[in-house]
Amino acid sequence: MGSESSLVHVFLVSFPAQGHVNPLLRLGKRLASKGLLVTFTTPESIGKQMRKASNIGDQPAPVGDGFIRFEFFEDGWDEDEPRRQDLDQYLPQLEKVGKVIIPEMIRRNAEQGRPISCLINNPFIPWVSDVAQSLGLPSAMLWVQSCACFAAYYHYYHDLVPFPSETAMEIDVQLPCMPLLKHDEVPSFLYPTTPYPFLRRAILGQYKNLDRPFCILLDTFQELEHEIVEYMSKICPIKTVGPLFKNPRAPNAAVKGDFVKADYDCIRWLDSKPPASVVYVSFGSVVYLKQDQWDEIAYGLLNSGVNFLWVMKPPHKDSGYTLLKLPEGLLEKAGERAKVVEWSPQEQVLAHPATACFVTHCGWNSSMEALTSGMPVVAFPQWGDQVTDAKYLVDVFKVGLRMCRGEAEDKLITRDVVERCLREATVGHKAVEMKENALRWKTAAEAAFVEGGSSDRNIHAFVDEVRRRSVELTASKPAAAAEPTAEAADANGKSDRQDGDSQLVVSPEKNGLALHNRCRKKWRIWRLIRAAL
Ligand SMILES: O=c1cc(-c2ccc(O)cc2)oc2cc(O[C@@H]3O[C@H](CO)[C@@H](O)[C@H](O)[C@H]3O)cc(O)c12
Ligand SMILES: O=c1ccn([C@@H]2O[C@H](COP(=O)(O)OP(=O)(O)O)[C@@H](O)[C@H]2O)c(=O)[nH]1
Repeated sequence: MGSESSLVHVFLVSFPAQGHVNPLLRLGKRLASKGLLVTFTTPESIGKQMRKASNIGDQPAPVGDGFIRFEFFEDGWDEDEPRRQDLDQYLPQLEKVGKVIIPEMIRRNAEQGRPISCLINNPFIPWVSDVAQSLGLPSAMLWVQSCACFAAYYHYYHDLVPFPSETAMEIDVQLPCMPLLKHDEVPSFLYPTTPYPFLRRAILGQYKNLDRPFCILLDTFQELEHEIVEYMSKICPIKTVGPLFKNPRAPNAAVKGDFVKADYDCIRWLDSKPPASVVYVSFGSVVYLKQDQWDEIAYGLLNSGVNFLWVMKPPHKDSGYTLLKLPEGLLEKAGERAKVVEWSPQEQVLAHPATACFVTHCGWNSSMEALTSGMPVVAFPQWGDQVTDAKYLVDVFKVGLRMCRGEAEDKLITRDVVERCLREATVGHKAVEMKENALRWKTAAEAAFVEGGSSDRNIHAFVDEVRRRSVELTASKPAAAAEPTAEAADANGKSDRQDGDSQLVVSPEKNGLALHNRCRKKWRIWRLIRAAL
């Protein structure tokens, strides 16, 4: 392991949502473990929560052969600004501030001897690749949903196949290399009637900039989405690098990105339960159900006789949702059979032998975590990619049962249905079959992330490419990272796309690390001279 300042440095910018931070931070740890210096940044509003909940220190944390460190930035709004919950207002604010502040952070890092070689962002903040381009830096993007959803949005954005529209609401959608999607299995932000047009705009925003990143990383694995990965990789420079939450070189659980402190009592509670006897229930970080649906799930759990661990997080104070309550006396009736927490250490819960199945909203992170843990699911999708993920979990990966089709159906799932699903998922031949399939995916996922597996090779190739571009960058333009161009200072990023490579490629030399280190030395000398002048 080199000293922190001699390593190639990548800068990760995350949209401040739990489902975005988790995969990008996990990617950061994978890259660090391969010997890079990684700086992770997101707005301070979330930084504050992460520091409190997740033990994030001021010093770079060693991960495998490299390091990860954190820098948070002010998004220009007061700490308790309610407009953060309104993406149509918050996204433009983030872009305005970020286009000024990110170049400043990059410049400061260069001045402190940590010049940056690559920027990586996740969806909702596509302007990060404009910033990279204006600084003459390469950029990459981590897509945080499945490859199938990436393909669905791609075909929608480019109008390549018919999607449900106002005049034909209920048409099925046939995308290449994918199963036929019923109208309500298409990512729901694309429905003409979606109540979340702001999420459609946010997610599709990335497609306008899709030619900027030199690589699009996906938290999935080749074997899981084989055909569609193959198909899309002919169109876009995608690389599958998942499951990112597994890091064979550095199982360093100390660096985590939880916004809320995970309650480890539930692991001790699981320890006290027999194998495969507990149903784990969680709807992720954003979905919030209605009280009548909550009551039905509660009675379904109670009446089915299973043990259950239920994540009940309070809603964000500005979300407009009211606190969900459990029916009076339900917990007393359930006694030792029930455990409720505000936030769980989900990776550990899914890996625990006492956990039998997972009632999930089918967010992509939760889906990947379940598949990789060999955990059958009961799908309770609500919106967005969740409805497509549910289709795949149930009909393609065959690890789950469907409890509902999504929020658009507007149907109350009654306690009898809940009870029946839970029984089916935990005992009998269907349960056995789903568990066997889930365990097969666990094995396939392990084969992908271990050293030499498909995802590991892709990470490795990506790191090599970042190193190669870093060498070219340092050789061609030592000042590039330190001095943003006028465009960047202008912070509009309105320059037309130029071929990033033509700016960067000067030296045809391909000799990775040694050359890079020579360049680093040159860079340091150059900095000293500049400081002296
Ligand atoms: O701040 C947010 C607010 C909302 C939201 C706000 C008000 C609503 O009535 C519904 C949703 O959704 C969000 C969705 C987000 O990410 C999206 O969340 C889905 C649900 O898990 C994931 O599946 C996707 O991958 C992911 O992009 C991130 C947010 O910060 C928000
Ligand atoms: O009690 C919980 C609930 C969720 N998660 C984590 O939060 C993330 C949720 O992401 P997902 O894509 O599943 O859903 P979202 O929150 O974006 O809707 C996953 O990594 C989960 O492991 C967790 O650690 N504890």
